[in-house]
Parts: sequence; C-alpha cells; structure tokens
Amino acid sequence: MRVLVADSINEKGIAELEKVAEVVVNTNITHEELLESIKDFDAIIVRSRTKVTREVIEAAPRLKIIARAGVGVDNIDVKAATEKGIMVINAPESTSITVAEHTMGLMLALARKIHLADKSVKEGRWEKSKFMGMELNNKTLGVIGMGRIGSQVVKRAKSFGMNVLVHDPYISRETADEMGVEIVDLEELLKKSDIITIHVPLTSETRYLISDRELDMMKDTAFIINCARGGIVDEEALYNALNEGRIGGAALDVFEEEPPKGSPLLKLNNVVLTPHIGASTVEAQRDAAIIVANEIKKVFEGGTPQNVLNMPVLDPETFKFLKPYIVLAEKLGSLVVQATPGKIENLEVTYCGELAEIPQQDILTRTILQSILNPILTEPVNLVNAPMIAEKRGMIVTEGKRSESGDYKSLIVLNVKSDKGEFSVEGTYIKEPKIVKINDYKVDIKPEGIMLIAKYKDLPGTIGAIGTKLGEHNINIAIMQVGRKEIGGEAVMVLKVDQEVPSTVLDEIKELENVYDIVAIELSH
Ligand SMILES: NC(=O)c1ccc[n+]([C@@H]2O[C@H](COP(=O)([O-])OP(=O)(O)OC[C@H]3O[C@@H](n4cnc5c(N)ncnc54)[C@H](O)[C@@H]3O)[C@@H](O)[C@H]2O)c1
Ligand SMILES: O=C(O)[C@H](O)COP(=O)(O)O
Repeated sequence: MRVLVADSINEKGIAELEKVAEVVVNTNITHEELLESIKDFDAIIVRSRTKVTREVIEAAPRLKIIARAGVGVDNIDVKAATEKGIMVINAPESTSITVAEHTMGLMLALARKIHLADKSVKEGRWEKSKFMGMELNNKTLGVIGMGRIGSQVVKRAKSFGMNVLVHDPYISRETADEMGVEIVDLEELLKKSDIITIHVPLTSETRYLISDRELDMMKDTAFIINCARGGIVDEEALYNALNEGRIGGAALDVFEEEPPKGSPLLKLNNVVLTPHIGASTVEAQRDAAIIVANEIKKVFEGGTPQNVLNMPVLDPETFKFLKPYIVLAEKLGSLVVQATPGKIENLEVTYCGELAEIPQQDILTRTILQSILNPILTEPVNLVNAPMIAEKRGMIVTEGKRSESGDYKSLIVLNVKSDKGEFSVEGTYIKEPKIVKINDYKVDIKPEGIMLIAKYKDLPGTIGAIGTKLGEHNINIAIMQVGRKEIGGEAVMVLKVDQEVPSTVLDEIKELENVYDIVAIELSH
C-alpha cells in the first residue's frame, strides 16, 4: 500500500503509517503534480492546503481513502469520492479545544487591543491611554454553530463571566439546556451580542451567512470573529462595515482566498488576522495525524474506520452481529450473478428475523445490500458507491424486511429477475454461511468452491445420468443435495465438485433427457 502525505502532518502519524505502508511525503505538491502522481497511491492525507477535486479523484484508480488531518472537508469533493467508492475520513475531535482556545485568544486581543499595543511598544512608544480596553465579564457572546468547537468556546466564555446566546438550528433544546445557553435566531443574536464568533462548516447554506444585511444588524461597538472558514463572512461587506465604523472590530483566522493577497482588510487597525492557525498546536496536530494514520491502517487491514464521512459508522456491537451476514451477503451476490441467465434487471432483497430488527435501514443498506451488490456490479464497487452504480445501470433494487425467518434466527432472501429468467436464493449463518433454499427448494449447502445447480424432472435415472456424465469427464462429486416439492415434479440438484466443469460438459448434461438446465458457479472459500 502507498500513502501520499500532501500537507504537513505530525511525524508520529507518519511513523504509524510506515508500519503498514510505503509513505511518500510531498507537502509542496502542486495541483498539476498531484494530478500526475495520484494514480500510484492507495491513500492521501491532506489538510486545508491541498484541494482534492473531482479531477484529482478521477485520476486516482487505486485510491481507497482520502484522509483529512483535521476537520473541514470543504477542500475535498466528497460527492466525487463517494461516486468512485473512496472513503473520506477526518479527525473531528482532534482540534476542537485548540480552535476554541485560539478563538478566546482573538477575543481577548480584540477586547484589549493587544495586537496594536504590541506594535506600539515595539515601535518605541508608550501609549497607555490609547489602549483602553473592554472586559469580557458580563458581556454577551453570540455563538453561531454550537458543535464541537462552538461548545468548547461556550464553556470557556462562561468561565470568563460572559452571557451566551447561541444560534444553531440543528441542536436540541436539551443540549442547549445542558450547556446553559439561550437559543435564539440569527437576527436576535446579531442585535444583542457584544462579540460574535462563528463555528459552522462552509456549505451552500452558510456561504456568506454574514454579509451587509447581517453586519448592519450588529451593535456599532461589536466584534466579529471567524475561526471557521473563509467564505462564511463576505469580506468585502466586512471591510466596508469596519472601515465605516458600523461595527467595532473583527478577527479572522480564515479567508476567502488564502493567503488574502492584496485584501484591504490587511490595512485596518480594528482587525486581528492570523494565517489559518486555529488548529495549529503541537497537541492538536499530533492527535489529528495519529487519528488519521490509525484510520488508514484500519482500512488497509480490512477494519471499519470510525470517522468516515461518506458511509455509516457501526458501533462495535452492531458490527459484530452484522459481520457474518456481510460475508454471507457477498457469497449470495456472487451466487445469483452466476446462476441468473442474462442481465439482472430486478433485485429484491429481504432481511428476515433478527436482521429485520435493526432499526436503521441505512445500516443494512450500506452493509448487507452493498456486499450483495459488490459481485453483481461488474465495475469495482465497495461499501461506499455500490447503490449509486446500480441505479446508474438501471437495475431496480428493492429492500424489504420480514420478522418471520422460519427455523433460522436470521435469513437473507434474494429474488432476481433478468431479461432471460429468474433465480432465488435464501441464506443464513449458523457457525458458517449456509444456503438453505434455491428457487424455492430446500437445500443445506455451504456456499464455497465449485458448485453445479441443475434443474431437472424428478424421474428415476436422471440423477444417475448427471453423475455418470461428470464421471466420464473425471469430475469428482464431493457433495450432492436434491430438493423437490412433489414426486415426479421439477426438482433442483446442487452438486459440489472437486474439478472445474468445462462449458462443453455442461452442454452435454443439458442434452440429457429430463434435465432442463445446469449452471456452474465458483465461490471463494
Ligand atoms: N480555523 C481552523 O483552523 C479550524 C479548525 C477546525 C475546524 N475549523 C472549522 O470549524 C468548523 C466547525 O467545526 P466543528 O468541529 O465545531 O464542527 P461541528 O460539525 O461539530 O459543528 C458545526 C455546528 O454548526 C451548526 N450549523 C450548521 N449549519 C448551521 C447554520 N446554517 N447556522 C447555524 N449553525 C449551523 C451545526 O448544527 C453544528 O452544531 C469546521 O467545519 C471547520 O470548517 C476551523
Ligand atoms: O478544518 C480544519 O481542521 C482546520 O481548518 C485546520 O486546517 P489546517 O489543517 O489546514 O490547519
């Protein structure tokens, strides 16, 4: 496995990765160089500098994982990655405290004019009266977005004696009560706050969340801080508001364009600017690097990472329960694609028994269904992109649940229709995967190795004739099972054989009297 580290990360993360992969560190890589070299890598680690665009993703046939050593993934085309079956992971918890502390630093700098006082002293002046500040105590802080970082800011602000208003449409009343904050709409927050701090992701909804109209609602003495993402605050509108004295000051760690070359904001005194260092502490960078390195290791070792942004994360209990059925599902998918004649147009999957009791359908879809689809769809698919590819191919896939599962705790039932016929199979897991029904006939067979499935008329001599034909071609029968509903009616025979069965032999068997059809299937052990 090969991992490209495209932005600088802590060496501890690199050392972890080197235990399982060849690691190439190129933290000055240009977009053009990335487009050229990404084809040789299984994983890439980035921070906010490197843009992982659709173009990059499409030039990356080997890529399995895009890791963001940090939080924001607005520099990664997550949709394009999902379509290609590439996992996108991040290290969401790693930097929250660090960013919250940086926010408090900027708040204090604005309140006490630390940036200006520092400059003045270094330039040889002693202007005590010029730097009259403001206490944070008893002031109102408006927090826009109370997620991981926002809530850490709230805790710290409270310890400074601040009253906190929060605007976040997605948090519950209980969370607000637990944090001891008042939830308000954006307008009220803007009008009442002495300091406003932004901690939302950059999305189409939050782009220019703060522009002329919102800045005009702020007190003329109020400060605004953006440690989230450039583009959430309209910088031109901000400059005008600051320049015209319509607000008191601003602190920015992030910019629409980084670095903010030629921005008029660089010339204003009532502005504190830092070069996107909100997450830059030894502790946060060490944690971010180690977290993503371990996630990549997990993926390479076939495990389930925790911080995947484009597939569901399973708790260990659910994963333990589902794991055998994921193995079974892959075998069932492989069986139906080989046993069904023609192009599959319709796939109906029914989860029965305990499997049907999993409340979140999403988990079954992203694990069991996708494992069934893996072998059915011929282009490389994985747990991330399989349903999308099925849809693109015009295959109608439906899922259902049934609490009843006969003699078994859980059952997966597949009914398949193609342009040339139909096939159905039922499987369960009892210490190992088992096929318990084929085309409505009861069987009991372990789905592995070379299997023959024959449809024939249940008349004396037919089974013997098939066995003889195989014997003539030196094909040894290891296991044989038959299923029928009535004497003399249609029956199904499943044979496990020790050698491959050439198609010419299958054709000879199809010629036998009372044999309707026979297919050979090969399943992994
Ligand atoms: N400056 C830095 O170096 C730095 C470091 C880490 C993260 N960040 C940025 O901070 C952002 C927040 O990080 P986090 O870990 O707290 O994320 P988070 O997902 O835990 O929290 C984001 C919060 O924003 C809320 N939200 C979403 N849309 C909103 C809207 N329109 N109005 C109000 N609230 C809204 C969500 O409900 C959530 O509670 C990241 O997306 C990243 O862009 C910056
Ligand atoms: O979203 C993040 O994690 C921060 O913006 C940090 O970005 P960086 O890793 O480029 O410092």
